[in-house]
Amino acid sequence: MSTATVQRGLAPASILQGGVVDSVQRALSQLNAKDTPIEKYIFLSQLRSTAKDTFYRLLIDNIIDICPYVYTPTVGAACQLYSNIYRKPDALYLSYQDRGHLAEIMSNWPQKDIRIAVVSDGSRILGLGDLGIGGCQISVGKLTLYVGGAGIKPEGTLPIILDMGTNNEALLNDPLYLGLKMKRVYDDEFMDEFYTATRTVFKDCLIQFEDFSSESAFKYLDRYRYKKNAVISNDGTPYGGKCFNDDIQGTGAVILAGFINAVKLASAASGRSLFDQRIVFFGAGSAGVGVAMQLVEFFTRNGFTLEEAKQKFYLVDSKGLVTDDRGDKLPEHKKALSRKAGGPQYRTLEEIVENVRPTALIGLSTVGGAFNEKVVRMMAEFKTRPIIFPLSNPSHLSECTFEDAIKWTNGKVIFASGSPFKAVTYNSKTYESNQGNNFLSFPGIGLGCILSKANEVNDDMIYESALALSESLDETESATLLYPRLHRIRDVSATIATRVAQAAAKTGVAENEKLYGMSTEQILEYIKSKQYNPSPF
Ligand SMILES: NC(=O)C1=CN([C@@H]2O[C@H](COP(=O)(O)OP(=O)(O)OC[C@H]3O[C@@H](n4cnc5c(N)ncnc54)[C@H](O)[C@@H]3O)[C@@H](O)[C@H]2O)C=CC1
Ligand SMILES: CC(=O)C(=O)O
Ligand SMILES: [Mg+2]
Repeated sequence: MSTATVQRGLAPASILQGGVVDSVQRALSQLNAKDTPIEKYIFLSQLRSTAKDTFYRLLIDNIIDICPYVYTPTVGAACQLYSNIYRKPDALYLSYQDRGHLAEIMSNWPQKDIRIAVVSDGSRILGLGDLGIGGCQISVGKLTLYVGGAGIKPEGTLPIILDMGTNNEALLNDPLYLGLKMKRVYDDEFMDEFYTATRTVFKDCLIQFEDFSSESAFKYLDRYRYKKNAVISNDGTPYGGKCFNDDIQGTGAVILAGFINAVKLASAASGRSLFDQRIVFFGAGSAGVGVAMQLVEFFTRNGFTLEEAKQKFYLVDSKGLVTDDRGDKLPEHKKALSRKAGGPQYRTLEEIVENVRPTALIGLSTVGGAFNEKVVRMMAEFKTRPIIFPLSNPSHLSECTFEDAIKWTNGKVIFASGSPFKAVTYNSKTYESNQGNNFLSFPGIGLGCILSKANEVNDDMIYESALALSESLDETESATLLYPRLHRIRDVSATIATRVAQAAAKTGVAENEKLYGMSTEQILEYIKSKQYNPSPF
């Protein structure tokens, strides 16, 4: 009996005989028929779980249009509504009540050859705060982009949510909330158990930490990132390395890439150089400090001493300019870039912009609209081409919109936002926006780590990923944009992955012996040959 005969009755004949075009076009038309972003999100989630090749073909071929429905801004609403829109599990759920048994539970997961896990504890989801286990949709969304944007095989990805309770009162009082109804616990032993269990059960797995509240984000990155700091598991095996924090390092890389290109554009207009930069960071959490530290590294690798580099940075948090003598106890992550005692104690952003006259204003504050008309107009008054990056997510928390930034600067702004904004036409000229989001960097970082079998994700690898991204613009992009257009993300991710793999080899952390004798072109070709390329039906 032929295969076609066997399959008869399982689907209409046109599907059995049909090609890629049919299933993808049908899915696209169904998607377009959904009215609201959250309905589109639900539709796409179901498509991913029932017809994965169709879903990923659809995503890859329409990434600019579909990304906002699987990622920011819609994923934010999906995390908030998770317990209401829940259909079936799509992430590994590890509860605090299951401590002592995490490895056993992980071994129940049907896929065994996991290469990348994205884990969140739900404590700081985008700029939306503590969303408890709703945060699992962030892990799912990031991995969807790993598959669509880097070509990692879906079977090798694992979204994880750690349920350590929640401090979100609305969730605790919601009868539909699916997570543990208890106040959040902060427990290093539980995290150690999670980390060692993952290392034990999924030996080749890279762990990406995502959307942990700042103190935990810095603490656990520091605790697990290096092999030399290894945690000792119950059987005495040291497990360290093979992890990175996306909000600190992925964001650092993507914004460094955008900053390098922004300074080029600004310098072409004003003649100012790196030397003239003064950068205000509005928001000093994991993302703000992560990006600032990555930029500091750029300055120190380009001829500045650490002290000279630090002088260029002004961190601002909810209490104003971060200084050594402000009168409050600074958390560890703010200390490195806190301004020295004896200087001015500015409280408001207006005051800071007026007095510092920054070349660049970077928002990672979660405060929508904070870059108001007065602030943005001042930036344009002081600088020929002000660099303004409102990077908070999702869209309604962006520190300003693209349209306002263009209008208030008369088109002079060099702009990047965390969530997408459409092109704007102003005074008969159309301006294309830039999305400065770590989704341009983490897929390439992860792919490079996986294929080089890196046992650590070190600073050189992250730094090289930023340079690779900044150099990846083609001639149609580099005159006006800061980043490559999104439809090229798979190629760009392969290029980033190549540089990451080379940095891993150079620093001796790549365990894939093959890489050591290969040229750049050969590594790129090898990486591209490994990319998942879905062909439904
Ligand atoms: N574009 C991108 O790729 C990324 C964007 N983000 C976004 O960045 C934002 C911040 O993330 P985290 O740093 O992890 O959060 P966080 O909560 O650790 O930090 C927020 C910071 O903003 C400050 N802040 C809050 N209200 C303020 C106010 N009224 N005035 C001045 N400062 C204020 C806080 O003091 C804190 O320093 C989130 O919206 C997140 O979605 C985060 C990672 C990547
Ligand atoms: C993009 C991202 O990682 C965030 O907003 O947290
Ligand atoms: Mg994040």
